This record gives sequence, structure tokens and C-alpha cells, in this order.
Amino acid sequence: MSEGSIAFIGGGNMAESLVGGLIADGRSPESIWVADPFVDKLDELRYRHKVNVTQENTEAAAHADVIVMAVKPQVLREAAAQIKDLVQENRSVVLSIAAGLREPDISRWLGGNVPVVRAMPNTPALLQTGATVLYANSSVDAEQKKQAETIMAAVGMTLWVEEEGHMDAVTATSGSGPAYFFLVMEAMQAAAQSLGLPGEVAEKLVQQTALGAARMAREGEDDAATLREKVTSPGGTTAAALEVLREAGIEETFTRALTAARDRSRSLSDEFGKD
Ligand SMILES: NC(=O)C1=CN([C@@H]2O[C@H](COP(=O)(O)OP(=O)(O)OC[C@H]3O[C@@H](n4cnc5c(N)ncnc54)[C@H](O)[C@@H]3O)[C@@H](O)[C@H]2O)C=CC1
Ligand SMILES: O=C(O)[C@@H]1CCC=N1
Repeated sequence: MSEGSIAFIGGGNMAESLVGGLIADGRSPESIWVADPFVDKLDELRYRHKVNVTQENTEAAAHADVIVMAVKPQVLREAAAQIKDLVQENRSVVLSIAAGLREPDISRWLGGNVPVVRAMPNTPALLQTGATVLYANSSVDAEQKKQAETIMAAVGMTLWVEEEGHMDAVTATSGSGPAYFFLVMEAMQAAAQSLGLPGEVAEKLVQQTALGAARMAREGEDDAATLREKVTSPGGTTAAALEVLREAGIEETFTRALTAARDRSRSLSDEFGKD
């Protein structure tokens, strides 16, 4: 098959975001396999996306040019053990999206000397607005790098890093990042409702404001600080709100939050990456 086949080991939230994004980008559902132990999950994926599904990791992996490990870090080792022989035989590139787990551990669990690309995507991949950072080990050749990048580029922006250590900060920034924005949206909606706005109005205003702000930052000439200043009239309403947010320590809070996520990513590798 010219576009190559992809097997997802694990059919949860992130796998579905990627599958949905890939199909929206024009990839044929027949070229995608998803393996998961839960039949209900597989039925849903089959119904929504028409992809091939199986409860057997080996069945999915046997069909694949690229194997995407989309299980929780806690179970990646067990899932790797199941497909190890196939990976050694087929020499397919393995793309791990698991937070924290380091390439040498993943390669070892798959029998050693395996081309492994680590990728940290995020859930907006579902709408092809994802951000993915990739890192390749030294067994990955140029063609395999291209295969991995092509998959992730179908669902949004891609960047490569040369140092695997950067993946922890990436996870804290863009991997977990959508959740921070959703929390801010939830908080703004609740606050707007507490000021008397109907829930539906509050929700729509917050959503459209988030979209508009993100598009201005992404597509315009100005950086975020300049854009913020342009909203903030001296002595006006925005200044009053920003003062409250600064007094509450918003900048320091974000530094602490991203540091906690970065540290958790590191500790996941220590916790689940051992022999
Ligand atoms: N959710 C997110 O925003 C992001 C998640 N990730 C990473 O993606 C990976 C998956 O995360 P989610 O999709 O959120 O988790 P999830 O829990 O929604 O999905 C994991 C899936 O793996 C299945 N599974 C469990 N054991 C299995 C096995 N032995 N073989 C095959 N499948 C098995 C589960 O039934 C479940 O459907 C994690 O490693 C996470 O670190 C990375 C970037 C963003
Ligand atoms: O929360 C997590 O551990 C995963 C990794 C990045 C986003 N979700």
C-alpha cells in the first residue's frame, strides 16, 4: 500500500485524536489498524472511523509499516513484550507517544536495536491543529523519520528536537497544555455566570474569545505581550482584571505547574522505565 499502514497499540483518547485527524487529512481508514483489549472501545472506533480493529496487538502490528505505541506509560512494557518478535522480524519503526518513557527503555523492551521515534502530540490533533514534537534514536533512518513526521504532520504542526531530555519540558508545555487552556476556559465561564450571564452565553463568549486570541497570537505580527497591551487601556477594565491575576501570582503559578508536569514526566521514566 503506497501510503503505508499504521498500527495503533492502544485505542484511547490520544489514539482517537490521531486517527480522526489522519482520516480528516485524507488517509484511508483501511490503512489504519487499532488494537485495544476493550471491545466497546474498538466497536466505537470502527463505527466512527471505519478503521480495522483487533483485540490482538500482534494482529495490528503485523500489518504495519509504522507502529504507534498509544498506551499509558504504565503498560507500555507489557504491550511491547507482545509485539517484540514481530518488530524484530519486520524492523518497522516504532513511534511512542507515551509521556516520560525514554527511547533506550522502549527499544530494550522491543528486543533492542529498534528504530524508535518518540513523539509528544496533543489532543487538538483531532482537529488537525495539534502540536507534536519528535525525537529519533540513532537506529532511525531518514525514510523512517519521514514516515513518522508524515503521520504527525497530518494532524498539525511538527518540530524535531535533538536532545531527548527536552521531551519532558515539551510534555509539560504542549502535551498537557490543552488542559491548562480548558481549565482557564472553565474558570472564565464560571466567573461570567457568577456575574449573571446565562451559561450558554458565557460558554460561547469564552470559546470565541479563546479562538480569536489564539489566532491573533499564531497568525499576526505581534507577540503575546504586545497583543495583551493592545487590549489594556490605561486605567480601564482589562488593567483592573490583570492586576487581580498578577496579585494572585498567575505567572509564578504557571511556572510551578509546568515544573510539576516536567518533573512528573521525568519520574514516569524512573518509575516505569526500569528493568
Ligand atoms: N491524552 C493526551 O492528551 C495525551 C496522551 N499522551 C500519551 O498517550 C498515551 C495514551 O494516553 P491516552 O490516550 O490519554 O490514554 P487512554 O487511557 O485513553 O488510552 C490507552 C488505551 O490503551 C488501552 N490498553 C491498555 N492496555 C493495553 C495493552 N496491553 N495493549 C493495547 N492497548 C491497551 C486501553 O484500553 C486504552 O484504551 C499515554 O502514554 C500518554 O502519556 C501523549 C500526549 C497527549
Ligand atoms: O497527562 C498525561 O500524562 C498525558 C501526557 C500529556 C498529556 N496527557
